[in-house]
Amino acid sequence: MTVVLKVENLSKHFGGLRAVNGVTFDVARGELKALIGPNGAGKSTCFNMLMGQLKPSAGRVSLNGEDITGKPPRDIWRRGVGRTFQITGTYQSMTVAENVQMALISHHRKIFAIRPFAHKLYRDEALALLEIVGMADQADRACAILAYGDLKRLELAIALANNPTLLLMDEPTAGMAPKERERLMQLTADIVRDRNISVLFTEHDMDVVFAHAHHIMVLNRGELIADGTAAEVRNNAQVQEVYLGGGTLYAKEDAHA
Ligand SMILES: Nc1ncnc2c1ncn2[C@@H]1O[C@H](COP(=O)(O)OP(=O)(O)OP(=O)(O)O)[C@@H](O)[C@H]1O
Repeated sequence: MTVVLKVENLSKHFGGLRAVNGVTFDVARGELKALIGPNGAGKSTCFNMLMGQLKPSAGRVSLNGEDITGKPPRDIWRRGVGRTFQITGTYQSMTVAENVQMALISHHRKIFAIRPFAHKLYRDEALALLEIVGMADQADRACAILAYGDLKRLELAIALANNPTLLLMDEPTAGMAPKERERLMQLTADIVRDRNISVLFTEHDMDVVFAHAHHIMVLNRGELIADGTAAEVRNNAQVQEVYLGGGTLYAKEDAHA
């Protein structure tokens, strides 16, 4: 197992509040790992530290063996960490392909070069990425008229334009209908497998988590209380207590038990 992301004793305190408290975990190459927990558990704070938006109070984050703790977001992004957000950040006035081309231009550091010709740059590469997410047939549509599920798939293509080794996805299926959720997560799982990248995602929909995550971590009040397979997490007494006051976390069979 090759460790891509190593998190050691990571903490973030806001005054007296321990939003994230001594969290330690790994993400391996080719792993699709979920970070779950009740509202306010510390998931976004954790993500924000991994991506450089927040400086940790203590602890260390390493990417492929290199210490990236407290580095600015751009440096972390340059090292191959991508992120998708709960709210999509596409340019509405551009077409689907142009949005991906802009991301490719930025990845190849040509952002200030020959701007008038930008619409021609990396068009084929953009179409190849859109093919992966099933959006090639919508390449020339304006983003403003896309359905929400299509926007999320476009966002995935934009994140892939940076050729990430690790992708952080913050509630990727929020606001989607169940069928669309399943489609997006299956697509994500296929990308993880085909490109051998790692994905760490937060998610409130337990169907999505238990059906697709290889491993699941549970945060509660800033502390990691479980890190294991779906079966291990489901049978963890502390997790059951947190989620359902002692009931069963998830009854259906899952894909990775
Ligand atoms: N900038 C901040 N200043 C003070 N407190 C904060 C700040 N950001 C987050 N918190 C607090 O830290 C705790 C963890 O919040 P966080 O947003 O990380 O949780 P979460 O697990 O992502 O929740 P949700 O599932 O609702 O998005 C909460 O009590 C929150 O109020």
